[in-house]
Order: sequence, then C-alpha cells, then structure tokens
Amino acid sequence: MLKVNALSYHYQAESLSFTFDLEPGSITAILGPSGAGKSTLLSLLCGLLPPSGGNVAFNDLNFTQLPAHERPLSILFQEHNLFGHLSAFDNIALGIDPRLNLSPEQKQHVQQAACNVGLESYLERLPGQLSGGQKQRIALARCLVRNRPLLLLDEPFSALDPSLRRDMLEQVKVLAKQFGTTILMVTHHPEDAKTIADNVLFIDQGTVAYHVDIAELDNPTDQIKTYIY
Ligand SMILES: Nc1ncnc2c1ncn2[C@@H]1O[C@H](COP(=O)(O)OP(=O)(O)OP(=O)(O)O)[C@@H](O)[C@H]1O
Repeated sequence: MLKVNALSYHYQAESLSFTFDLEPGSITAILGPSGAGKSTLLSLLCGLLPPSGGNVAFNDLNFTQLPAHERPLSILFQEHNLFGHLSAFDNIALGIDPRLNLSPEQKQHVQQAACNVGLESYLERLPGQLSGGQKQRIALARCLVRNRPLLLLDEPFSALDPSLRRDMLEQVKVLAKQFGTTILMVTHHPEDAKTIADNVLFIDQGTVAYHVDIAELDNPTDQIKTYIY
C-alpha cells in the first residue's frame, strides 16, 4: 500500500497538501487543471522537492526523508530521459549501475528489458538515431531494470501521436500487471486514464479533490464532469 499523508509543500504564494492511499499493483491516473499541483506531487514523491510536512510510505517503508536514489521508485518524464552520448544499451544499463560496470548476468537483464519493450535490435544506437517513441521505450526499459515497486509517469507519452500513445500505455499496463508494479501517472487526457488506469485522482488547488474508480469516467457526476470536459 502506498500511503501519502498530508504530504505538503509551500511555494511563496501557495500551499499544497496531499493525502491518499493506493492499493499495491494498482494503476492510478492523476488528472486536474493546469497549475493544480500534479507535477509538484510527483516531485515530492520522488525526492526532487523536500516536503514541508507530512509523510509517505510504501509497504510500511517510510521514505519521506530518504534521498531520491534510495526510494522504492522509478520515474519517467515527458522527455530528456536519455543521455545523448550513450548507446541505448548503456542508457538502460544506467538503471542498474551508474558506473556501467555490469556483470554478464546484469547485461542479460538489460537485453531482457529491451526485449520487453520490443527494442532488442536497437541497443547499439544513440538516442539521436531513435524515434520519439523508441526513446521513451528505452527510458521505460531503464525503469524496468531498476525493478522498483513504484513507477511514476509524468505525461510520458504525450509527445507521441494518439495511436502510438495508446500502444505504449497498453504495453506499460501489461508490464505493470506482469511485475506487480504500482503506477501513478500524470496525464491531461481522460482517454489515457481509461486506457491504463484502475482509478483516478483528481488534483485541484494543491489537494486531492476526488479519488474515484475509473468506471466513473464513463458515467461522471457533475463535479467530475468539470474536470474531464
Ligand atoms: N518553482 C516554483 N515557484 C513558485 N511557484 C511554483 C513553482 N513551481 C510550481 N509553482 C506553482 O505551484 C502550483 C502547482 O504547479 P504544478 O507544476 O505542480 O502544477 P501542474 O498541475 O503540474 O500543472 P500543469 O498541468 O500545467 O503541468 C502552480 O500554481 C504553480 O504556479
């Protein structure tokens, strides 16, 4: 269980505070208006921002004060996930060892992760020789080799065309269910939420406004309608 309890942050003019629980292995979409606090929430969870209060725990591990690299999670951003001077293989391998000093078994894990995202024959290429979708799949493979129970996705496929975006989300869903990964994904598209998620957190004005089952998007209340139309 991911337990987020009054996890807070203060910018000069604004105060944000988040409280919610997520079931292990669930996939949660985060929707809400621009400036609502979605990216701030992910930054607090991954350790990019220090919270001013509250706490966050995953399966009884309280990681509120842990440095980013010791947290039980991986994060995939919209772009700038890869190092341009490193091959796809090395970009994935960074998820295992930042010094790229891999054992034969660890090299196998890199191959396997590339296979999982369908790019095992692209491993020699530099990021500049890959399409946008292929780059994101390599970045996803790096998340997979890290083998962390939580995966945070910050609009990871929004630069891709709608059909590729849908394919990628379906692929992530299959892998997440296979590995039992708990996912939290920021998106601006309710249809992306429907493709991948079991439940939705609506964030508004720096807090959780609603936490609902994905089925509510097909039959929304008047309050939910204000967020999705
Ligand atoms: N570095 C900062 N300094 C001051 N205020 C900030 C800073 N970063 C974000 N904010 C403010 O905090 C609020 C939440 O921002 P955040 O980026 O988390 O929103 P968001 O929901 O991710 O928005 P979007 O959908 O547009 O990406 C906004 O009002 C924003 O102006």
